[in-house]
Amino acid sequence: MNKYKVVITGEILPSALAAIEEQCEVRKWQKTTPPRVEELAEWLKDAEGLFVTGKIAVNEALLAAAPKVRVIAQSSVGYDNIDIKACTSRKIPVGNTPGVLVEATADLAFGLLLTAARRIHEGWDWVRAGKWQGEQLPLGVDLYNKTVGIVGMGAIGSAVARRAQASGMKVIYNNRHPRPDQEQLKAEYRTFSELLTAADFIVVLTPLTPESRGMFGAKEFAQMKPTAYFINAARGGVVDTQALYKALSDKLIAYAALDVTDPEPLPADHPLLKLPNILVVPHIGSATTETRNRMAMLAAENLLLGLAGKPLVTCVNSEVNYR
Ligand SMILES: NC(=O)C1=CN([C@@H]2O[C@H](COP(=O)(O)OP(=O)(O)OC[C@H]3O[C@@H](n4cnc5c(N)ncnc54)[C@H](OP(=O)(O)O)[C@@H]3O)[C@@H](O)[C@H]2O)C=CC1
Ligand SMILES: O=CC(=O)O
Repeated sequence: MNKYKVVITGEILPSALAAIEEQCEVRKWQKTTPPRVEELAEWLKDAEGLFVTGKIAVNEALLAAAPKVRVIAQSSVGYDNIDIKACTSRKIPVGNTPGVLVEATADLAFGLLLTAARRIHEGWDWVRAGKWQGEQLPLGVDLYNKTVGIVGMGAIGSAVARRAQASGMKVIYNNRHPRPDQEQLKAEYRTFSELLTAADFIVVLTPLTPESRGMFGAKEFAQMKPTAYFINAARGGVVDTQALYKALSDKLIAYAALDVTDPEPLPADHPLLKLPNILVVPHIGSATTETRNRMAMLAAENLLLGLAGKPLVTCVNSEVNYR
């Protein structure tokens, strides 16, 4: 049997790689830094399928170098790194991994909120520094009876809402449109501006789009309560990093907890990391063994279906999900 030619440009779990290798001849980028198009040009020339991660830009230049590609599979739900219009115009279906990472990412987003509010990470640093006896760790704040404002009340946002409600919090949210099931969610819709002024905790879970890019800037931080906690588990690009730095250093808001940053990764000497009122983790929203396995297997399934000319299980550009 002739094997499909596939290029893999990022990390992939062994289980998914094995499933792909049964049917495909695989060329895998081994370096930890993402490749440039020129570096891959020779491989892309013959590739029929592409398995990518969010770290690589799938743009006109890359697609032009890969004229035989007929499916792109990515092991993440967000696909802001991919020029979907360019893929659609070439009739290339793009697979992502919605659903399977919802609970893990919600755990991490709510975990950031709780850790920041209760200073858990600072307490651990304190203990390790031998300060337990002597100095007083700054007090945290309650979650109970506080209001959490979720910007991007989709699959993950709703899962965060459930966790917040279990902690006795009131939930308000903003989407571009109110949800028809908001009564069931026990969450009240607010305009973006109303949410910014009313929330004690703001959790961001929107996709990164031209509309949401930079939606949290100086004006938005100025509208928040000086006691507000800002949690971003969406994409770094929804926030103006300079404005966040200023809001935290000028104490316009109390605290930030970030799973995602712009730039990403943040250089170790970045000014944001020198602030006392911030917690940053390295984009680990979906990083559990079970979840990453489900994501990798779904992405592998999408890749193999696309290569066989069948519709993908989860496809971003459904208008070309046929053959
Ligand atoms: N940190 C991590 O590791 C992870 C991060 N993510 C990020 O989380 C995002 C959300 O994932 P998921 O919940 O599965 O996606 P969903 O599509 O289920 O939810 C996204 C929500 O955002 C809302 N939304 C879209 N644009 C805007 C906007 N401009 N302003 C306000 N709300 C908006 C949508 O509602 P409406 O259309 O009505 O506006 C929708 O309810 C992903 O796109 C990804 O970027 C996801 C997984 C892991
Ligand atoms: O950031 C992760 C994703 O799945 O999107």
